[in-house]
Amino acid sequence: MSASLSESSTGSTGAHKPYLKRKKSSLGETKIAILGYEVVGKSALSVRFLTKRFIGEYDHSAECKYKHSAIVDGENTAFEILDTRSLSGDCGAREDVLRWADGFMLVYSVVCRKTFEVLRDLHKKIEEFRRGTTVPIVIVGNKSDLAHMRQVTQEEGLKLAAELGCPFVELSASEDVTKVVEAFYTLCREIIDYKRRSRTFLDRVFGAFGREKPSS
Ligand SMILES: Nc1nc2c(ncn2[C@@H]2O[C@H](COP(=O)(O)OP(=O)(O)OP(=O)(O)O)[C@@H](O)[C@H]2O)c(=O)[nH]1
Repeated sequence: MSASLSESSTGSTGAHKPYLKRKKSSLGETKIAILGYEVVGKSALSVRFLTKRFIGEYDHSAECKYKHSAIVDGENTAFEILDTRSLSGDCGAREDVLRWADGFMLVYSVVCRKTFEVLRDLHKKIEEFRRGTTVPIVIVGNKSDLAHMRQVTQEEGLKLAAELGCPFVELSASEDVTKVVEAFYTLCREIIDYKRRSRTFLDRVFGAFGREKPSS
């Protein structure tokens, strides 16, 4: 398993210019954007997955893109992970991000109800942008270690995820690396399934036209 933190490209800190190009990824490549309100733990989750460490404080001024490779279900998988920065409550959902990613991790903090409440609109924005297609998404409730400050119950998280048709993981980036890995792998599996289904569909629709007729 290897992680590269060197490729942390950043958009400008102020107004973000679109800098992410949509390039179709292969089955073994997985492009994940981490979206969510300010301070929910987006950076903590990415860094925990990449390095297995919880650092505590992160640079909030920059958006970072990381590369990482791991074996998921026996297959070598190249992850690209975009740790977005939420500006003016946009949860990092800029157009270039929505176009670029294969799948999205929608993160809220269980100690802040507002961060949970924005997720329904965020989900709608993604689906509308991707023209009503089912986009691979995982919902993550972070900071479960802060039980005494909890404002969102696990049942509420499960209910929202069921309503939106997404897998759900509640975890603590600071205390549970296994669940953090599980959340990323779950999204990776959703993305691979989605790509396989799209290919099968395209094969059915266009396959016959693409094939040469056998010569008689
Ligand atoms: N107790 C606890 N604190 C956490 C956890 N995850 C993140 N934090 C803390 O929450 C704060 C925000 O974490 P970040 O990872 O910077 O959050 P972010 O969503 O990337 O923040 P922005 O980039 O500003 O939107 C930091 O002080 C982290 O140490 C967690 O699981 N438990």
